[in-house]
Amino acid sequence: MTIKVIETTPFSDQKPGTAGLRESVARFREPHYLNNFIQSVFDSVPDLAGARLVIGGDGRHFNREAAQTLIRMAVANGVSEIILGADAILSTPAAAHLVALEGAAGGFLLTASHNPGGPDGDFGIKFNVRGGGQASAELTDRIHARSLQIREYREAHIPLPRLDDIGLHSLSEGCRLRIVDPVNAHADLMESQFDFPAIARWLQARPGRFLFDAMHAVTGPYAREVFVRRLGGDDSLLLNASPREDFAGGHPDPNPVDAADFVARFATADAPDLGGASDGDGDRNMIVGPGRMVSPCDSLAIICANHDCIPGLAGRLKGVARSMPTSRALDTVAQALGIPCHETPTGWRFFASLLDAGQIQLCGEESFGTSSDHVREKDGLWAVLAWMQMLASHNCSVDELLERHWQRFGRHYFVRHDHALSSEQGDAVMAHLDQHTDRGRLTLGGYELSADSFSYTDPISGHTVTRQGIRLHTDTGGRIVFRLSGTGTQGATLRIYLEQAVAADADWRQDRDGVLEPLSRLALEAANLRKLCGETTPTAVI
Ligand SMILES: O=P([O-])(O)O[C@H]1O[C@H](COP(=O)(O)O)[C@@H](O)[C@H](O)[C@H]1O
Ligand SMILES: [Mg+2]
Repeated sequence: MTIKVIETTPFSDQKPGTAGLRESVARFREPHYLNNFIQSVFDSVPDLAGARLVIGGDGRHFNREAAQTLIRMAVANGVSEIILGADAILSTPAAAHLVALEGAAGGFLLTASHNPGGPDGDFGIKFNVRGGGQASAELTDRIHARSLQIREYREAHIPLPRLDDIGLHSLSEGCRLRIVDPVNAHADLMESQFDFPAIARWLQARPGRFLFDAMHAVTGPYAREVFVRRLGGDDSLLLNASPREDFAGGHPDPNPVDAADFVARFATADAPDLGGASDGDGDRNMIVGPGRMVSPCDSLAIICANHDCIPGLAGRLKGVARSMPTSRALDTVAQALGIPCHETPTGWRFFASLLDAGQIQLCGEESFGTSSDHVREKDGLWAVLAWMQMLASHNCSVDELLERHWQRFGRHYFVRHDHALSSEQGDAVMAHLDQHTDRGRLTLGGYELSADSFSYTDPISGHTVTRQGIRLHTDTGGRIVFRLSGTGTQGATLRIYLEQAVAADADWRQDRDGVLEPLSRLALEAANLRKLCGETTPTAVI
C-alpha cells in the first residue's frame, strides 16, 4: 500500500455551522477542499488512529465519491476498521446509532440534511464523536482552527471494493472495511423503544390510517422496513419512498411550506388519522393529523406529557431539554412533572452532554427535530412512532390529544418567520438588535419589553458559548427571538420566532396567525427590517 502525503493550502471557509460543514457541491469538488476538512478532523481527534470508524451519508449527489475519499484517507490515518452503510448510505440517526452500537471512536456523516441536492445543490460533512453525538462546539472550534493551518493531508492509494458489497473486505494490512446493511440495526432499535404489536394493531385496524412521506430522501427504505415489513402496514402508506440523488428536484424538508402537498392530503374528509414525514437525512419529522399540522414545539411537550405510554421512556424521565427558540410549552409540562427543563442553543450538539450524563432523556427543537436518549441525533422515524404509540395507547385522534393537552397545560402559540437577506443585511439587523440588549429594558410599539442576548454554559463541560440569539420578552407571556441561520450556504437567513403563551383557562382555540400578528409587527419594528432591508415579507412561515 502506498500512502501519499499531499501538499495543500488552507481554505478560509471551513468553519462548521449549526450541524457540520455545508457548502455547494461545486465548492466541495474543488481540489483539496474535502481532503483538507477530513484531515483537519483526523488531526484534531488523534484517538481515531487504531480505532473503528463509521461512514455513511444521505445518498445525495457526491455522496459515493466523498465516501471513497474518506475511506482512503481513513486508511492513511491509521484507522483499523471502517464500518460503511452499503452504498455509503446511512440516515443520520442510523449512523449515530451504529457509532454507539459498534463502540466506534467516531463517524463521518455525509449530509446537507434538507438542503437541495444534485450537481448544483449542496453537500455536507459532519463528524460525530464516540457514543454517536455531534462534535461539541469546542471540538468544531479546534477542527476549524486546524483547517486554517493545514499544509498536507494523507491518502492511501488502494483499490476499493464496490461500496454495496456487504461483508468484510481487507483494505490494507492494518485496516479492514465492513460493509453493513444500513437499515436493520436502526429498525431493531425502533423495535426496542416501542410496543410494536400495539402499534401494528392500531395501524392495521383500518386501511389508509397512516401515511408517510419520505420526500425522495434517505428514509424510504427505513420506513418500509418498519411500517410495512415489521408493522404489517400496506405498501401504499409510503409516499416518495425511492431515494434519489437530487431528491427528485425537491427540497426534502418536512414542514408546511416544503411539504405543502403532503399537508394538503389531510384537508379532506377521508384524511388519514396520522401523517409523518422526514427530511433528507432522516433526522427531522413532521406530524400531521386531519385538518392540521402539529407544531413541533407542541409535539415535544405532548410526548413529554404522555411519555409513560412509550416503553423506551416510561418511568425514566429525569429531565428534558429544548433549544432556546423552541416554545416554552415543554417547560410547562416539565414543571408539572417536577423535572428540570434545560434551555440550550440551537443545534442538536448541545443536547449530547446532557444526554450522556443522564440529565435528560427527551429533547427537541422547533425545527422539526425530536428524539430521546436512544440515540445521540434527532430521529424522524422515532418521533412518528411516538405519535403512533400515543394514538394507539389513548385510542384517540390527533385533535383530541392536542386539545386535551391545551386544556390541561395551556397553549403556546408559535410560528417562525424566515427572511432571506444578504450577509451584510443580516449583520446590520443583528447589530441593530444588539442595541436593545445593551439597554435591557425598552418600550416599543406599546409593549414593555426585556431584552437579552442568549449565552449558554454547558453544565457538564463548563464550556460557554455567547451570542446565540436575541430575545425580547413581553410582560404578557409573549416572546420574540431573532437569530441568523448557521446551515445555509448563501447570504443570510434571519429567523424570527414568535411565541405567545395562553393559560389553560383562557382561549386556546384561536387562530395562530391572528394571535401572533401583534408580535409579528413588533418584531419587524424591533429589527428595523423595513429600513435596513427594504422588505418585510417572510420568505417562509413555518
Ligand atoms: O439553520 P439553523 O442554524 O437555524 O439550523 C437549523 O438546522 C439545524 C440542523 O438540522 P438538520 O441537521 O436537520 O439540518 C437544527 O438543529 C436547527 O434547529 C435549525 O434551526
Ligand atoms: Mg436533517
